[in-house]
Amino acid sequence: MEFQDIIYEKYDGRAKIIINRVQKLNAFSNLTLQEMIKALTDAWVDKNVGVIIITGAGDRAFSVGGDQSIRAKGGYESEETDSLDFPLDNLPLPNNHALVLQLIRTIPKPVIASVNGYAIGGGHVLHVVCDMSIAASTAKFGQAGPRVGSFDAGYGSAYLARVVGEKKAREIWYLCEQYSAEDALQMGLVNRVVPPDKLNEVVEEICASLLEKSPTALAALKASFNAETESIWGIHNMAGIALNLYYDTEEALEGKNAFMEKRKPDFAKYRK
Ligand SMILES: CC(C)(COP(=O)(O)OP(=O)(O)OC[C@H]1O[C@@H](n2cnc3c(N)ncnc32)[C@H](O)[C@@H]1OP(=O)(O)O)[C@@H](O)C(=O)NCCC(=O)NCCSC(=O)c1cc(O)c2ccccc2c1O
Repeated sequence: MEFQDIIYEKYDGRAKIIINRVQKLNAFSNLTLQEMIKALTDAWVDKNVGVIIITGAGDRAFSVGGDQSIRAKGGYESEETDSLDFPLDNLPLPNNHALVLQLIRTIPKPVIASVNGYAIGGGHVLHVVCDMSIAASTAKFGQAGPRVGSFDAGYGSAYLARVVGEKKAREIWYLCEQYSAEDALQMGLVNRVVPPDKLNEVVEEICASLLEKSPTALAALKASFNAETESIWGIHNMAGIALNLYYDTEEALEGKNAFMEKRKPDFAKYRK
């Protein structure tokens, strides 16, 4: 399979998706997400694959979310994706992001986030919905939405609250601060923190352990863990509609423009 924005590898029972936009700290575009959907679907149906790893290229970032440089009034611009032969190429970015999240949750195989640097915004949500997150000690975690004129009022907030608790989830979203890997471990946001040069090795060991286990037992457990939070998919879809409408507003644009112009946003006039 040929991809432009991701590297997709399969070896020894593993499928590995590497988000490969190093120059943008692995921020994703529509194409990146569509390629991830294609790779995740392939990993789902391939009987040789028992575990999936998601990581970022380079040593600075896992992913920093939506690519702000291609965001305009009305949402994210699409690239030409004909070469991908993809039936969903007209979907807006929040819909593609939602499909990636729901695929990660639905695939009846463990999905491991190997967090090698910044996991920010929609990139943070990607690791939150993975079955396990293993972090380099240099990784940084956080949401950015209210700072840059965006929000994930579905899995990114409601499911995050299940993981770290209501108060912490609200703090993470409202204040848009960054958290260290040790902070993340303490709040139950990641499973393990390891030195950066050991990240790959530890993730490989965890994959080896998972591959020794009964795949049907793992699949049933994953479905069971998902069951209680499955209703969040409904609110996630509603939130996607709200986000697409919000991206059409001057308020949302002020957040994006301020980030790109490296200045503080001025949201004062939008208070209600
Ligand atoms: C990630 C940072 C905290 C890093 O800060 P640092 O100071 O280390 O580095 P710089 O700020 O100088 O960044 C280096 C370089 O990278 C560019 N860059 C960083 N982030 C992005 C980005 N998201 N898109 C494009 N480019 C990015 C930056 O401009 C610099 O370029 P230079 O050319 O100047 O060198 C910090 O960069 C940061 O806070 N980044 C913003 C993160 C962000 O806003 N992410 C998007 C949030 S919204 C989102 O992800 C999102 C997507 C969805 O699809 C959703 C779907 C449904 C619901 C919600 C969604 C959602 O919220």
